[in-house]
Amino acid sequence: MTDHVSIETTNAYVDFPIFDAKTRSLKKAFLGKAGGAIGRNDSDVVVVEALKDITLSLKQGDRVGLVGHNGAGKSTLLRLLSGIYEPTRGSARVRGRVAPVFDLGVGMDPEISGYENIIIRGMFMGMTRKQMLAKVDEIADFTELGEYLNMPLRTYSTGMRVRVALGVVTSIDPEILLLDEGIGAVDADFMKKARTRLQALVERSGILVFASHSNEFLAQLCDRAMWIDHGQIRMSGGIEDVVRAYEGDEAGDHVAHVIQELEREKSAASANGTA
Ligand SMILES: Nc1ncnc2c1ncn2[C@@H]1O[C@H](COP(=O)(O)OP(=O)(O)OP(=O)(O)O)[C@@H](O)[C@H]1O
Repeated sequence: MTDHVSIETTNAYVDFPIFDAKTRSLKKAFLGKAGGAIGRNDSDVVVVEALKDITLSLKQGDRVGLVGHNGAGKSTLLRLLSGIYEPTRGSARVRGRVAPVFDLGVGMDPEISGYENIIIRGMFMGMTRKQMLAKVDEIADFTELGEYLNMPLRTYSTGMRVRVALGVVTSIDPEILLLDEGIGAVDADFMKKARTRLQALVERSGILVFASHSNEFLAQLCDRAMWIDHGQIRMSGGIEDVVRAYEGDEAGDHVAHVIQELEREKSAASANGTA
């Protein structure tokens, strides 16, 4: 069971020390629109304050979308929640098997075949070789890459690689799914198919945290949102409210419309007995 799954952070900070920064131009800390604040730590080293004072608590069933400007700290937060980054100060405690889905290319080897990469990538995400062997045919079907799967990965286009990675990612059973949207490289037809699979993956997982610039995608996969601004949680709440505050009424109305449509589809599906 997944009842033990949880994420807690308390006053967590993540700083990146930049030892080769041009210090003369950095006398004063500044806050542009994009990016975390630049300051200095106790040893007078220039640091990017990517996350500041993050306190959050997530439990089984939570589906949280992260919104915010470029460099606001969304990816850093996902890495903190996955245990890839330790907090510089404060604490982060994660209970459950984490599947980080950030860089779809990580864990792939260009010199081995698509088939072999499917196995390796799955093992990288915490599956056993045996579990992956049982899934490989179904994943191969999903990618629609046919004979190419016997060829080394270096012969694939970017979109073809993304197909392999998405096939693997959507076949696993994670307790905590941390998803960074970086999956724009596939064609529209394939994306439609991938979204359906991603939705099923999200339904199987215990906790989802999803960073995305697509409000439609957020509304589809999440039921609440956090606005990350200059490394801090500026607002947390329903997706419509958070998007409205972050992007304005037009975007808020659009999200409301998308949610309504999704609910209509869901109730139509259950009336037909297909849900
Ligand atoms: N490895 C690193 N070294 C130094 N600074 C970093 C590093 N990674 C991120 N940062 C800085 O931390 C801040 C937060 O970056 P992050 O990638 O988390 O933002 P983001 O919200 O995911 O942005 P985007 O929407 O553009 O992907 C930025 O100011 C960025 O410059």
